[in-house]
Amino acid sequence: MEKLVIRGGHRLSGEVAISGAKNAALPIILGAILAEDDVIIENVPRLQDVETSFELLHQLGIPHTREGEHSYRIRACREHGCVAPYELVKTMRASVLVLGPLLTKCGHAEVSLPGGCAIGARPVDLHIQGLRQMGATIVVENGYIKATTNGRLTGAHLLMDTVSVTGTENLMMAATLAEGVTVIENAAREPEVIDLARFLNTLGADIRNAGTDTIEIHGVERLHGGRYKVMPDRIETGTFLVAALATQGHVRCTDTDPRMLDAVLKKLTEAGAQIERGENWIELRSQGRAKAVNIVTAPHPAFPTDMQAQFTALNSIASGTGFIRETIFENRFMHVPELRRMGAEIDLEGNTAICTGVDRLTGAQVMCTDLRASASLVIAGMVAEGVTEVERIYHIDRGYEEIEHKLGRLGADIERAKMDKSEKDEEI
Ligand SMILES: CC(=O)N[C@H]1[C@@H](OP(=O)(O)OP(=O)(O)OC[C@H]2O[C@@H](n3ccc(=O)[nH]c3=O)[C@H](O)[C@@H]2O)O[C@H](CO)[C@@H](O)[C@@H]1O
Ligand SMILES: C=C(OP(=O)(O)O)C(=O)O
Repeated sequence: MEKLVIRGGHRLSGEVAISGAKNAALPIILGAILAEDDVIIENVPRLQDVETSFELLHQLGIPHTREGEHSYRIRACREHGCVAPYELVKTMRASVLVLGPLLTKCGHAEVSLPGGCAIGARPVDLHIQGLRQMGATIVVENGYIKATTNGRLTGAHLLMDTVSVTGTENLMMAATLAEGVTVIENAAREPEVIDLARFLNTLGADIRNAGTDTIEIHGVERLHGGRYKVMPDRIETGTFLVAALATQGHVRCTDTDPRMLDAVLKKLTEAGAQIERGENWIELRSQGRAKAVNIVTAPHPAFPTDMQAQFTALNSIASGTGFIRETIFENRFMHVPELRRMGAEIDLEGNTAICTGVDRLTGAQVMCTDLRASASLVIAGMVAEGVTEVERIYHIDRGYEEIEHKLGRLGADIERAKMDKSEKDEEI
């Protein structure tokens, strides 16, 4: 077990290169199942979830080789396994994204139900409902989704009750090899959905209007190989920008795309930051202590839930009072008790956190509960007086590439350390 040890009080300053997006890389890697020839994927972030995705492909009998620091060749093949086991799916919810590709390509798939997780129940009923409408027979038994189809799936008109990112992605992938046209209405408009559609179209799929709420997929008979570069990570970008503002610093994020971050940049400006942007960079200059802002999370293009925890940390040390309303996940305030341990004044009322900014936070031992909660604790630790020890950082390693090195190069005093024996014993 490892922890991050942070000595707070340093302003972040300098330039940081943004990695490829986790939430685009995962569906793209798993979507490579659909291809019948080799696929080369570039700008893949070095993350635990990426390792898990490749391990999942490996277990299915689909090998890969690393071609460079961030690029991989997936040796896709016609014949392979179609079971995604619990041991892997339980560690990464995105594993459910093998369901659509396996079913449409092989006519059969068995995928462990991902189960609940810290931020909410996160059911996959919409994925299952959509595949059934496309002609699949699906039973859920022994903890697995067992899906079969008699011949090809057939195109259908799918109306999603709720906007779901991976639901849209799973159904979009299933529809690429279905017979006829599939229309997904009330589809997710997240940039990662567009990136997946672009990737699949590079392999010969015919997906239209991704990025709008009505996606049209014209089924084709097969997908060939190809080469694709994953989009930059907008959430990693946003996290570094919040960290820069919280520490009253001056940071330029390069290798990113400001067009995907409108809602976040708007709130950073409202919080008092001066923002400049270019084609593929964003620079944030703090103008002093941040002002607390009000935030309501909602599907893209509104404010992303994956940036909520970081803004909760920012509001904690800002001037004034701001509320954070979480409308996507029912249990995404696990960082609040930990921030309180550092001196934050946050009241929770249902799905709303009301933050009254304090003059100073103090270092403490805190515990990560999920990926973005971890990021908020790291930000708070960099602002706090004294030493903060962030435990259970396996959560942060799921989604941030070399976070301590990137922050260290910007001037943070942060290091990864092994937990000692007595600390290990306390782990639940
Ligand atoms: C790997 C990946 O891309 N993860 C992202 C994805 O997660 P993920 O795709 O799992 O999140 P969804 O967009 O599906 O979830 C949105 C809401 O829909 C509900 N729901 C979803 C599916 C379903 O079948 N039934 C149902 O009720 C969920 O419980 C949640 O309340 O989008 C989330 C919302 O932007 C982000 O926080 C995650 O980082
Ligand atoms: C919730 C997230 O990821 P996942 O859907 O993989 O759990 C996230 O990236 O913040």
